[in-house]
Amino acid sequence: MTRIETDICIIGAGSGGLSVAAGAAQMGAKVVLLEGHKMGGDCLNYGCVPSKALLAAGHKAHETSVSAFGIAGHAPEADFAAAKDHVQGVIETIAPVDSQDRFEGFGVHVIREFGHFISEREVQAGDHVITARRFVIATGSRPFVPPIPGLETVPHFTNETIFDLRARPAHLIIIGGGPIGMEMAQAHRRLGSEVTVLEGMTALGRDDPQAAAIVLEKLRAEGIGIVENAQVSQVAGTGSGIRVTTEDGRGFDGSHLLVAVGRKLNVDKLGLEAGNVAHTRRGVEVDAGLRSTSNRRVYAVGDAAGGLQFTHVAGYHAGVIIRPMLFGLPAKARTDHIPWATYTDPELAQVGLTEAEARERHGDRLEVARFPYHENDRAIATGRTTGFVKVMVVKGKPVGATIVGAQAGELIQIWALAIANRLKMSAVAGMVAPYPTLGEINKRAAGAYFSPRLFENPWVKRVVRLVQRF
Ligand SMILES: Cc1cc2nc3c(=O)[nH]c(=O)nc-3n(C[C@H](O)[C@H](O)[C@H](O)COP(=O)(O)OP(=O)(O)OC[C@H]3O[C@@H](n4cnc5c(N)ncnc54)[C@H](O)[C@@H]3O)c2cc1C
Ligand SMILES: NC(=O)c1ccc[n+]([C@@H]2O[C@H](COP(=O)([O-])OP(=O)(O)OC[C@H]3O[C@@H](n4cnc5c(N)ncnc54)[C@H](O)[C@@H]3O)[C@@H](O)[C@H]2O)c1
Repeated sequence: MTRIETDICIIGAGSGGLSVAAGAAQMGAKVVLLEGHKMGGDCLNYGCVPSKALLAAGHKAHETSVSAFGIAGHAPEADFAAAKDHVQGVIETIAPVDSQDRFEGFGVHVIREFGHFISEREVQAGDHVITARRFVIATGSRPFVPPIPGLETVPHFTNETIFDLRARPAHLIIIGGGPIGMEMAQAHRRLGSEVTVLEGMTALGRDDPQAAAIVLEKLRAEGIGIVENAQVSQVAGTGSGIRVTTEDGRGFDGSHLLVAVGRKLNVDKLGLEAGNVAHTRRGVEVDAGLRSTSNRRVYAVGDAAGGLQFTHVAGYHAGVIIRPMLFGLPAKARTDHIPWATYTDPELAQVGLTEAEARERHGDRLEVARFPYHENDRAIATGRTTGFVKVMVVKGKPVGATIVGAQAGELIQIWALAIANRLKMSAVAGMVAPYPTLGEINKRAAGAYFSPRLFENPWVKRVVRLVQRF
């Protein structure tokens, strides 16, 4: 057994752990980084990166098939295995950024073993016992596979295996209509599969319903079957495929099955009892600074911290904990300014409060400013007129924004900036945006907030009439 003493021991080399390691080591801390599986974690290997790469292949197929602007579309010859080569190629291109070599170059001691606490200040990983001043739990999550009768005997995919499938599924049934289910549904449909999504409640149910409805309408128009209120209660193999049955007795037949019903946090095999780290099924119990409430040497970041499950959140968490760990400065994690996007076509993006949340929290003080894509000149010129932006405003400041439409994930960023820095609507309205860009949609939404104040205000008219006399 080798004993190692270090300043910081990070468990997990995914989005969160790597961000902590890179920052801490480059600022002079001694860092040990444990990774039991693949460097880069979920995002690089089974999550964001492969899903966006597969969506890009689907997008190309779709664009090829559409007739527009005087250019005739034609049926694409989609080579499914080649699309998967593209997915692997993208992973391999990005992988060096997350690699053991790169982190060793920063001076990080990388150990390729799973770690678990053996005491409040010791973690064991293979033959190593690491004693550290501080520990960071960055162990992420894995697909939750629910105990649906039959599922244990019927072959099925999760996000950890679907990207290895090289033969196009004839009919993919997806259990779960969250972001994973919807992104994978559109990618597969556009690459030539029949797709049925079975959602127990409401598809894209965490998002604004008006915005989600626009995405669902487009997906259905592309031929994806989306069945809501369809809680799957049984799965069985048929001679040639699978049959999925819902609680109300409806049956759905397909050739392949993808389970996308949420995540299970990787905290169960961490020896958290031995480490005196309080936790629940929802993650490590942390205070506002992401520090364990029971063992003050321990921090948690990313999915393991039990909040929003996004790569940029894991990266943000890393920045939050580096302040106290390296400089002894206080820091608190905010959630009100965190954006997210679902990369279907059209994209769906949110930051801060949805309209319903803002109404509940702020009541009559809430004003909602809107602007539709179909009044934006660039959207008209490029045929991307579906969608809208709406901004939830309280006392002149945005508290949330929803965008559905082309490049919503890019367009939401200005509202993320505004909310993070508590800017007023006037900051966005006063910005000069290049013409013609989709980004003008945001400026026009801010303008829509001020329009009634300027154009329907009798005082403004009186002042203008008065000034005109001189
Ligand atoms: C299909 C899919 C698509 C997604 N798309 C997006 C997207 O577009 N945008 C976005 O922001 N987010 C997306 N996400 C979410 C994103 O991938 C996660 O939120 C993010 O990866 C979380 O980072 P993390 O560092 O907490 O965990 P992870 O990236 O999961 O990393 C945890 C690492 O810890 C390792 N580990 C676990 N236990 C131990 C142990 N005991 N010892 C040592 N190592 C251990 C694991 O092997 C893993 O490498 C997607 C997720 C999925 C599944
Ligand atoms: N673009 C992105 O940023 C992106 C993309 C994919 C995933 N993610 C992250 O990964 C997380 C997990 O995504 P997800 O889609 O797996 O989970 P999710 O929890 O968002 O959605 C799962 C859906 O499955 C449904 N469900 C559960 N059990 C069911 C059953 N038996 N039958 C039918 N439906 C059932 C739920 O009602 C829910 O709507 C997301 O919350 C998100 O944080 C992000």
